[in-house]
Amino acid sequence: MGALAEAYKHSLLDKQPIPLDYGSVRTLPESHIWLDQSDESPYVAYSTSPISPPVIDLTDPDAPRLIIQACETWGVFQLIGHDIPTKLMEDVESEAGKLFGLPVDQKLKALRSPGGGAGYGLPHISPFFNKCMWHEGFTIMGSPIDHTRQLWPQAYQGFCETMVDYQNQLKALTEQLIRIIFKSLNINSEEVDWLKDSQGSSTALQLNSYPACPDPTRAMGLAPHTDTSLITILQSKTSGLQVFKEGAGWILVQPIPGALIVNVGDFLHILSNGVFTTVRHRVVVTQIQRFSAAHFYAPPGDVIVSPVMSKDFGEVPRYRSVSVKGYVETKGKHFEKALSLIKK
Ligand SMILES: C=C1C[C@]23C[C@H]1CC[C@H]2[C@@]12CCC[C@@](C)(C(=O)O1)[C@H]2[C@@H]3C(=O)O
Ligand SMILES: O=C(O)CCC(=O)C(=O)O
Ligand SMILES: [Fe+2]
Repeated sequence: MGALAEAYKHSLLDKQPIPLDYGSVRTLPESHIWLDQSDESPYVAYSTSPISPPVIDLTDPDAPRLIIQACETWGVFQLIGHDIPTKLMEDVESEAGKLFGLPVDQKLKALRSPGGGAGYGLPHISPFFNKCMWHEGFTIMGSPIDHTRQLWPQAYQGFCETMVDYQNQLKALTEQLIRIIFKSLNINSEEVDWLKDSQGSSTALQLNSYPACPDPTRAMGLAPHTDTSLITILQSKTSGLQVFKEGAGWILVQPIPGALIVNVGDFLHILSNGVFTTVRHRVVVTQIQRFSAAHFYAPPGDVIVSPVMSKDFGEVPRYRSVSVKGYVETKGKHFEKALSLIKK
């Protein structure tokens, strides 16, 4: 759990709206219509894009080099050859489906409390936008038991076992990727206490549901953002995620069956002195419901993140050193401006 539990705690609490009863809505309400604002229009890139983020096989001996290259050029890649069992990935999706399939009043029993990190609700970044997203989410930080029990008195055990297993396995996979990446940054993983004993690291598992939408071209599934993480690992069987690529615009990511989508978050961007891209991304919706599960990983709250200095990453720091806790707080207050606020 850790520092991420504090994310967006200070964002305008009283403006946090509650998810709609999507099943009963036949036309898109005014509150959910996102005006076509130039490149912010969700539908510029509905179709398959001519270019797409790289696909990397973790068992390829060349994987480390390809990962570094992808972190620089795209900030996102699809990972195959990982050892997360297909069955577990499928179970996560079907358990998420069961949760979001519950009647609304039941889901509202697990509503995130104002300023709370975990539970059911709209995206944490909602207060920064004047329109609502076509979305419902369930955030797990630490043990999911308390919230799940409120929501599902009889059948929470299977859900919890699946999610805890997935959290543990994704945490281990994230740490494997961090070790690979740290090598290229000339950081000796053996000397990084929080990686050796990852107890204090902050993780969160975010289950996302984008309900079937009656008017997809005017709705927004998840507004553009960068992740408040070192690394995020996402699974989804279907497309909807778009990543912003400088010079190319919004690119739709077409998920490869069994692959995980890995993206660089703000902390890795800072650590790499801005060389690795913290990729801006958003989600478009369709007439079919879509699920995804995102696993966020950040160092413990009191860790100081400073840009590494080297020939490859630059000899002048582009960012000030920040504590994980401090940056999470800045992001929660200033959202998209957070990175520029810590620029040197
Ligand atoms: C650990 C995290 C990271 C959070 C906040 C907190 C829990 C849930 C994450 C998300 C998930 C949905 C998009 C996002 C932008 C949101 O609204 O909530 C993410 C945010 C971030 O990456 O900043
Ligand atoms: O649903 C997706 O594909 C992306 C979700 C996402 O960006 C997030 O949870 O931070
Ligand atoms: Fe994200």
